[in-house]
Amino acid sequence: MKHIRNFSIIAHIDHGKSTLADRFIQFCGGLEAREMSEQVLDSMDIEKERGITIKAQTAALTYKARDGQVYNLNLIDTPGHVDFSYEVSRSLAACEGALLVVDASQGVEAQTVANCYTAIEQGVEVVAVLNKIDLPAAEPERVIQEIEDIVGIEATDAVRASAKNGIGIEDILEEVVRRVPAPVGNPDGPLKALIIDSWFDNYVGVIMLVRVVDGELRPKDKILFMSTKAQHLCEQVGVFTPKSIQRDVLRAGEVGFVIAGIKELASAKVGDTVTLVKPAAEEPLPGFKEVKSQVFAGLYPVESHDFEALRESLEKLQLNDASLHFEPEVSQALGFGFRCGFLGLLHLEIVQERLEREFDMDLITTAPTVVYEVLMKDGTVVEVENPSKLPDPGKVEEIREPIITSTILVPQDYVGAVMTLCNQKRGAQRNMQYMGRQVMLTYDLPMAEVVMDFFDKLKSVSRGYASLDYDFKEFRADDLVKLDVLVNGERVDALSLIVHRASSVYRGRELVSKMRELIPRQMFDIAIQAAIGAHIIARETVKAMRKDVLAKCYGGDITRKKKLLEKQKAGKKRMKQVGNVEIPQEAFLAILQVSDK
Ligand SMILES: Nc1nc2c(ncn2[C@@H]2O[C@H](COP(=O)(O)OP(=O)(O)OP(=O)(O)O)[C@@H](O)[C@H]2O)c(=O)[nH]1
Repeated sequence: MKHIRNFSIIAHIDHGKSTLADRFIQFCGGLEAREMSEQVLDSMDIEKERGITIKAQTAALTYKARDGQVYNLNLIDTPGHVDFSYEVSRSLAACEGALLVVDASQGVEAQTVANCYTAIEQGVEVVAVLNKIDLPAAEPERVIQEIEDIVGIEATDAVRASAKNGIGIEDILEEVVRRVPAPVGNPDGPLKALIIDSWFDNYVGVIMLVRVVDGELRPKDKILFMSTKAQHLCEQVGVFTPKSIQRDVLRAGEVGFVIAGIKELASAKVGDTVTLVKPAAEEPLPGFKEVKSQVFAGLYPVESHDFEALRESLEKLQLNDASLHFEPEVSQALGFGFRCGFLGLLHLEIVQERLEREFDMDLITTAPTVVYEVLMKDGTVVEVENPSKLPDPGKVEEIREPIITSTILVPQDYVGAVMTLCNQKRGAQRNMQYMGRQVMLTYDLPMAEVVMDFFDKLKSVSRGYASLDYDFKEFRADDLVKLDVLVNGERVDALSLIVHRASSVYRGRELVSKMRELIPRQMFDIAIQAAIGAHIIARETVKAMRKDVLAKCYGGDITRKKKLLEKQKAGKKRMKQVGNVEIPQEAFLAILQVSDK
């Protein structure tokens, strides 16, 4: 174990994590030069060559250090986005060290800070690296100061590197050997292995990436999952270099893959502990938790006969995404569809895009919502993940909404604008700390406000400089009401939402006026109303189409007219007939476009 180093790379998106990882692999000879495609670890072709699929950027590297010794360096991937912070914490729990890679022309970003704090909390040694030193805009001194101020680690001697030009690569590996501690663990104890990641492969079933903490694991061993008590027969173990290489054994301190004929991803939960049936470990490794969906939305096929196809597509996606949840749901307006649970908005977008691109589904997506806890007058508590299912207000004692604690890092110039935004979103400031040229703001915010459009707004008020990280804090009661939308007098369940009473009238007005713009004229007048209970708070009308509209606008110019009609035809696919009115997809998401007071 003395010669093992387990480490991961913490970097903000685009700061050069993948490029650097590729350099390490190249330097350590994991792949021949001809096998290095643009970015090896993401490449599908290479996956084919390896035989089994590799999801994470994980590589067991052999490095001959300047001290003449040969080291086994395990690079463990960490996902980059806020939605996946639990996975990040599990990857870090499997490491003794982490490289904090910072773009020397950009500086430190909130996401990286959050991950660094997670690493430091877990007792992981954080080693700073300045990347992109080749850029003329690089300001290493300023960025070093920033790292020291914000992250609070020594960075004066940080390696100055260029992953792109291959500068400083060996120096970084030397730092890993020198500063990252070797793993400790009991090689003779009962097996304890942490599942860092798991994914589904069509040929061999579930592949787990594990860090063996104690003991050892061999093919033919009977393994036991400590959270579910499920037992399986270990079929194969090995490492990724990043090619998959079978091994006879994985020992304490090592990182590698395990294949055990498991068919369902849900059986191999990230963070769970794998032990042997005999002898079994007594206690699991700390830190396991079930990940819960944070954001919900309804997904409906535009054509109702595509319902089964949508189910199949969702099932296929779920094979490789245990955090995607879905249940059939019926909407009066949209027909049969699914209520889906996601880790966050990005996750929702990824799923939606994959369904559309890879599975060729035409979908109507309802506005994302969070889950509410409703305390009923009879003392029971129900969870509501679809606003239209909110119980009758007469029976409700209180509605509680999820509150998150968010950490926002922003340059001083934009602090005022960000604070204004947080206040508009019903935020409560918890802390404000000056760190060099940046300010770290901590706010408690209702998650419902954040899932709407907070991230985009934050970026726009800070010209892209602010970055955000968040954690769930608690459910808290507030004065929340259900806002319904009626189209020609009919309540459209898929358009209901839960809002704060103080902003309900304003939101209702904005929403119907936005919808008036988005719903195309039809042969008759369309009334769009917003209501709270029986009380109508806003109304707009989409006037009936006059027969000669087309002729007037495009009189004579037949090609333009054709184009317009074609466009309408293409647009049609994403319309949903509700009663006798056609409503386009955008109208279902209109609430996302309603600006704040
Ligand atoms: N000039 C310069 N560009 C670099 C360097 N390292 C990476 N890049 C470029 O920066 C961009 C982002 O690099 P990636 O390695 O994909 O960054 P990443 O952090 O892995 O990004 P994600 O995969 O999106 O999280 C690419 O266009 C790289 O070519 C460097 O040292 N110098």
